[in-house]
Amino acid sequence: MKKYFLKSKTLLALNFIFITMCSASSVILAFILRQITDISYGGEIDRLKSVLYLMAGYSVLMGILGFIKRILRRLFIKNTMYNLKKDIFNNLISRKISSFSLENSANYISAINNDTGIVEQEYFLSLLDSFDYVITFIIATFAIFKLNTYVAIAILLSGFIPMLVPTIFQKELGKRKKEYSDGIGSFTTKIKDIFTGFEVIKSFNIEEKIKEDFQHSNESLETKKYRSGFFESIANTISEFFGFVVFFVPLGLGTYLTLNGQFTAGGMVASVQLTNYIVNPVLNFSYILTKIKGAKPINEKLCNMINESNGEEEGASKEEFRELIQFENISFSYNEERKILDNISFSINKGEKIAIVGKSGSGKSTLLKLLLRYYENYDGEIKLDDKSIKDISLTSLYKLISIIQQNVFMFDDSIKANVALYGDYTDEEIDNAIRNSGLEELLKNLPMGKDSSVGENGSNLSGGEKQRISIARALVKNTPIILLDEATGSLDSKTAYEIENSLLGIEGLTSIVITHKLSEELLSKYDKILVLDKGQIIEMGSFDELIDEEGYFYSLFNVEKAA
Ligand SMILES: Nc1ncnc2c1ncn2[C@@H]1O[C@H](COP(=O)(O)OP(=O)(O)OP(=O)(O)O)[C@@H](O)[C@H]1O
Repeated sequence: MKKYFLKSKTLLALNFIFITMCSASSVILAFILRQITDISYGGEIDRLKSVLYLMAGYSVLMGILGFIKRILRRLFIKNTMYNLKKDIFNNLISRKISSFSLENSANYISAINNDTGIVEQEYFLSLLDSFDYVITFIIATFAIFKLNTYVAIAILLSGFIPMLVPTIFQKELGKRKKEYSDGIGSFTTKIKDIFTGFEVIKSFNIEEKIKEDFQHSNESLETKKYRSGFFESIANTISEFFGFVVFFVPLGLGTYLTLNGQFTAGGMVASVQLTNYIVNPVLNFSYILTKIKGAKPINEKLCNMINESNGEEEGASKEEFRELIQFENISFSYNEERKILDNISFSINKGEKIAIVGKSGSGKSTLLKLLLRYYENYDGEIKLDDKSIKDISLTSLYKLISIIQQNVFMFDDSIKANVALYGDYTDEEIDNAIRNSGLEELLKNLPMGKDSSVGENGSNLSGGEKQRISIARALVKNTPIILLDEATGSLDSKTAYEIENSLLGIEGLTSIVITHKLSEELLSKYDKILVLDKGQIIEMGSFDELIDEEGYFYSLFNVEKAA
């Protein structure tokens, strides 16, 4: 985290300069007080006027310096927080899908919103404050030595006790802060789930249960916050107590010296003022040290997030797909419990159209996910033209392969933007994709056509319309390989047929299509049908071959036909 503190060097240096100027100016106040007191004790009325002018000038100077110091502090924090959030976000957005999905996305939201807020308050601002305190302490110490050596030594000796407090409480406080930060993560996850599932909650009448659930999380988070604050309060109270002790030691000694005639009344007043500038920084410094040390686990959490390798640039680039996709003896499990794919081998020539069929849960989608490198911990090898996909960078892999899925995420933007996905396409390319995905009918009924908004996550569109947008996205990308995962599931039979049929008609396009609709007309157009059961390919061949075999596919097909 230090790296971010030191990044805006010029602003940091300016902050240090103005902090030093403000601290030095504050200490001067003690000497003005000494002068005023001595004038009043000495009855020197003619010197009063010049001291009054001095005080007026001093007030104006302090006002100006204080203002500049505050603005510089805000500018510094603005730059530092911008850099920190940018790095966290950049790492998250460039992660591989497999590594991103390891955590709930609400935890990422919480890290960017809440954890950075904690780091801003407890680390960056505290570091600036600690510099302020150290400088004030040094200048005031120097000044009090000038006034009286005994008083100075007494303050310094007793002044370091409160500094021990943070060391005692650091570990416990850090633990509780981390607990609180993790709590915010779970709380954000809960709220996100509730609002995402709003319709289900309403239609299944489970509001009361959800309210109870929410209150439970709410209470648990507030308790964690209280516990973290409670420990902080104990640490602060102990620091404060020692602060008073420290304050009274030199005060007593100063009075004693004044009574013995070894100190002037003005010197006494000045030393009381200077004691403030020594005791308060020591007190605040110990308090701030507690905060800085307490923020350590959160700093580490964010640094780990930033430094985690996202693997994005692993692998070489591959510009084109020339001839073959090969799955060689692929076995895979999401976890130790169950094998999802079991020794799968097949190949697809460029331009071929492959259909994958099989019962729900047989591993069809998983097969496509492996081709997209969502997971890499499989046995066997998947190759694109003799090159293992693990050796191809994700950026170039996704320039060669696009996927159309059943669940489509929509950005709250126009239809056009959702099709182009911020890519650089001509209007003609976008219009072609819109036509081939069957979106034209929808656009005719919208006054703003393709510039109409789709709403939050496509709330203005039907399930089928969202699927057509997803198909248009893949078409406009114009990759040589397209994967369809149940992509026409929510379309009416006619539209589904038309879209699948038009994809099958694209010359040279290699497509792998997972389908549940066993339509003879469509399936007979595929070069090959893969039949999956319990993670294994149990049959493979053209539609006619599989029907002639009268095996598993034949019975699946007949069940569907009878339905
Ligand atoms: N992320 C995951 N973690 C653990 N298990 C998973 C995960 N994703 C899928 N599975 C399991 O792997 C098995 C195969 O899932 P997959 O989605 O590949 O099946 P499918 O044949 O595409 O099913 P469907 O036709 O219902 O979409 C299922 O039993 C599923 O529960």
